[in-house]
Amino acid sequence: MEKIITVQNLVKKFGSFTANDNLSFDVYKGEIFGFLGANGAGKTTAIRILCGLSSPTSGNVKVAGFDIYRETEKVKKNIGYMSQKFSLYEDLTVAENIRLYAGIYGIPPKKRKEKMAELLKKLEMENARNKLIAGLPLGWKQKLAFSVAIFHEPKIVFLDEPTGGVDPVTRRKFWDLIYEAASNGITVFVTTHYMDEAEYCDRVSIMDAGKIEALDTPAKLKERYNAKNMDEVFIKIAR
Ligand SMILES: Nc1ncnc2c1ncn2[C@@H]1O[C@H](COP(=O)(O)OP(=O)(O)OP(=O)(O)O)[C@@H](O)[C@H]1O
Repeated sequence: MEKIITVQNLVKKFGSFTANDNLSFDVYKGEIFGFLGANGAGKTTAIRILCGLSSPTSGNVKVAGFDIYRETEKVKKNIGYMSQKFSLYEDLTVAENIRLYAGIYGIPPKKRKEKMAELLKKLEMENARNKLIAGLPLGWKQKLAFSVAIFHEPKIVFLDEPTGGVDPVTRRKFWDLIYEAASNGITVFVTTHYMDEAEYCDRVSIMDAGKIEALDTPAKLKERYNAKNMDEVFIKIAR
């Protein structure tokens, strides 16, 4: 299997505090990789490094074949990023947000129009194209935020708690979009606090206090920890 992310001995310190304590792992092309851990375990810190938004204290990290120290701009071109906190502009309309992201990602104007029409149709948001983001239900915002994060067809999309705060049905629908992206060859790197979502991942890593304590398929983790579900696995690992 082709590796699309390789992390070797990644350390990130904030002063004397170690937020990422010697992380080593690989992510394979097309995989849905779950990055789990309790609050403060160090997930966001690691994701920011993988996206080229922050420098590690030490370690080797390659994303989409590029070194995150030396080829940060190339990394950024090949990835999409969505977090609960940073996504759409609330005071712009749906269409304006799509246009903005298309511009940022350098999609040619001619292709932009066609892709926007396609996207609005797929999300069943054609009638909402001129509505402000602020007035949309959270589930719609999340679907749109995800869609613009992969609008430029990146190799990898990083999702930091993408489904926070929405109901189980909306979350399940959101995961249909994740599966679709993965089936189109986009590698999905996702953090979540919902253990039903951990079950949807191909492989899952579980962090505790800056370290990766376990990394395997949900089925193997359940077997190893003699657990009925991922909730039990998580509780046994993350104290
Ligand atoms: N800029 C910073 N300066 C100092 N400490 C930081 C900084 N950023 C993060 N930390 C600390 O590093 C630790 C890991 O934080 P991080 O946000 O990576 O955790 P997380 O696993 O993403 O948590 P959550 O699930 O709550 O988002 C926390 O203790 C946090 O306080």
